[in-house]
Amino acid sequence: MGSNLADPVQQVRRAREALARLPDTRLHKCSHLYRTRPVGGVAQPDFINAVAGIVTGLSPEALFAALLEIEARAGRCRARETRWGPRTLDLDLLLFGDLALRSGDLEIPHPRLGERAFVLAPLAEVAGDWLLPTGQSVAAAWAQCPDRGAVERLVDA
Ligand SMILES: Nc1ncnc2c1ncn2[C@@H]1O[C@H](COP(=O)(O)OP(=O)(O)OP(=O)(O)O)[C@@H](O)[C@H]1O
Ligand SMILES: Nc1nc2c(c(=O)[nH]1)N=C(CO)CN2
Repeated sequence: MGSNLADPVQQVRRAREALARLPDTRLHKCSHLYRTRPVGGVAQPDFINAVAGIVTGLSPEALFAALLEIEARAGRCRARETRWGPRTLDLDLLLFGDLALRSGDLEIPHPRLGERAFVLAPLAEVAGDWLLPTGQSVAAAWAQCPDRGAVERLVDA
């Protein structure tokens, strides 16, 4: 989950609640919230990022459609956006068990998952043992991440 517009902490908290309300789905484990420096070369406010681990009976496609719906309800308008620009709410589907999938507009694991401190820090809390395509665990990738200074864990969020 990521947000850097319109009260980002609240956006992420509300997104977490929306995930918990999805049909046939429960929250398993949530990371802390992190304040993170923007990645991608666009001048914009810091982001709030977090990762939620869920248990769901939904298919990957149905879950992805539900994520897009939650983004839209948060006021996100994809048509007005620039790549790697500011977002009211961005919900990426990082992992789905051990599934590897590439179909149309959905790729799992998320292709840029292992490169990003703003993903690795919260993901290490939820799925530290998960092995990246490189064979390295998420926890190890986070421990060796050159951008550790770009993310700050918020204490009570
Ligand atoms: N696992 C995934 N989770 C989220 N989006 C995905 C995934 N796989 C493919 N996509 C596609 O990526 C496209 C860009 O999504 P989005 O606008 O959220 O990207 P972004 O946040 O700017 O950049 P990034 O994809 O690098 O996080 C979407 O059209 C979406 O269909
Ligand atoms: N730190 C951080 N940077 C970003 C993020 C994000 O969630 N966190 N999302 C982006 C949208 O593509 C672009 N840059």
